[in-house]
Amino acid sequence: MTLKLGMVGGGRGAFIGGVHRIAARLDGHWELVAGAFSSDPKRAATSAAELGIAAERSYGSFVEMAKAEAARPDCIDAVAIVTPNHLHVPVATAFLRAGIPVICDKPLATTVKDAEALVLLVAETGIPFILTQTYTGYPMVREARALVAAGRIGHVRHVQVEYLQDWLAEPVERGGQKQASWRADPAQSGAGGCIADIGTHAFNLATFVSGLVAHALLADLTAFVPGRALDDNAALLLRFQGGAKGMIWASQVAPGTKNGLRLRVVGDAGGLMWDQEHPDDLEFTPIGQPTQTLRRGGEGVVTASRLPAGHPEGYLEAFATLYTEAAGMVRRFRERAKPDQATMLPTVTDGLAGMRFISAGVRSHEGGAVWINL
Ligand SMILES: NC(=O)C1=CN([C@@H]2O[C@H](COP(=O)(O)OP(=O)(O)OC[C@H]3O[C@@H](n4cnc5c(N)ncnc54)[C@H](OP(=O)(O)O)[C@@H]3O)[C@@H](O)[C@H]2O)C=CC1
Ligand SMILES: O=C1CO[C@H](CO)[C@@H](O)[C@@H]1O
Repeated sequence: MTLKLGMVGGGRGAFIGGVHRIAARLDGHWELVAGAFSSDPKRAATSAAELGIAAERSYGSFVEMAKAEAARPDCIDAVAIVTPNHLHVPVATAFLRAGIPVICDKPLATTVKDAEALVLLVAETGIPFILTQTYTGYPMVREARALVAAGRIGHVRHVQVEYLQDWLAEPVERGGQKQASWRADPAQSGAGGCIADIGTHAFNLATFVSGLVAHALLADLTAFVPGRALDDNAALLLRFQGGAKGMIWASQVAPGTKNGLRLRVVGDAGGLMWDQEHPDDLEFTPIGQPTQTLRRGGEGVVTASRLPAGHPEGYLEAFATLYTEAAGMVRRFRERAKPDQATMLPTVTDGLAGMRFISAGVRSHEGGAVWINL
């Protein structure tokens, strides 16, 4: 049975809402049937009509939508939240209180306090909550995680993540660019700019692949574009439990880069390198041996994927994997079955870890780039 999806945000002119819709459809588990697609009820209705949503399930606000959907016999099975950051917690809270599972984009919140309250609410209600940390859905990211867990690179010594973009290299927010406008506004973005927008992906990837827990960080944040209220470049050092070290460089002012997310994990027996713009390949170098390029779907690779090797997969498929696994989680919830303990889906607690990362980064920077315990 297809599950019914609702969406908050993601209307006309939005970036990621459309990606969520494609990803949700890809494996046939979800059908979009309801939405509150804009802060403006008129724009919301126009977007709903364009998306083929029945007029009675096009809502002028998320509050109205949560209430009305919960009262329907054919209530949505989950809501996808694809609004600016400051709305994630209020929207998630409204739907969780209405008994509806949540698929929320990152970062989880704008403050640690709000994120903690949401973690409590998810625990109290027992309702599924999935955080779309997209990069955890890539097969070769999961392969890297499996190799580290199997000890193939030995004891991890260092984790390095570079996440570089150039779209904020100029003050485009002042020209009203939709995506930049709210990202440069602390009231909508939170206390972090680049560290929140893409730094949280880098941090999530570092911990997801290495399996390590970070216990302290030191951050040097910069707003290179004059007059910008939030950082657009973040340099961080990390210390992990067990002695491993880490570094993150996240920047949105790096000309020549688009979505340049690159990960290196080195251990005392070998190293790994993965690059988001070439996602089908994972470089694996056991010490003293030539580098092997492991290919998605290819020889020796254990992580499942959709297509045979050489038939490229990418961002949409990674996103779709999260939606497909979310469908499994929601179905088990509906059938009152035990949750799948082996799931790799990022949850509300990963979201809280991301918020603690942002908050510690901002405090470290404000204190003069000092070490802060996480
Ligand atoms: N996982 C990933 O890889 C990615 C995650 N993201 C995250 O997704 C979120 C959205 O980012 P992005 O798509 O770039 O942002 P956009 O600005 O492109 O889209 C935001 C959408 O939210 C709508 N919106 C704003 N307020 C409300 C409201 N009160 N009720 C309903 N809808 C509302 C906007 O409509 P209107 O303006 O008409 O009000 C717009 O449609 C962010 O949290 C971002 O961090 C983004 C990109 C990739
Ligand atoms: O993964 C991502 C790609 O870039 C976007 C814009 O900076 C981010 O918001 C997003 O999370």
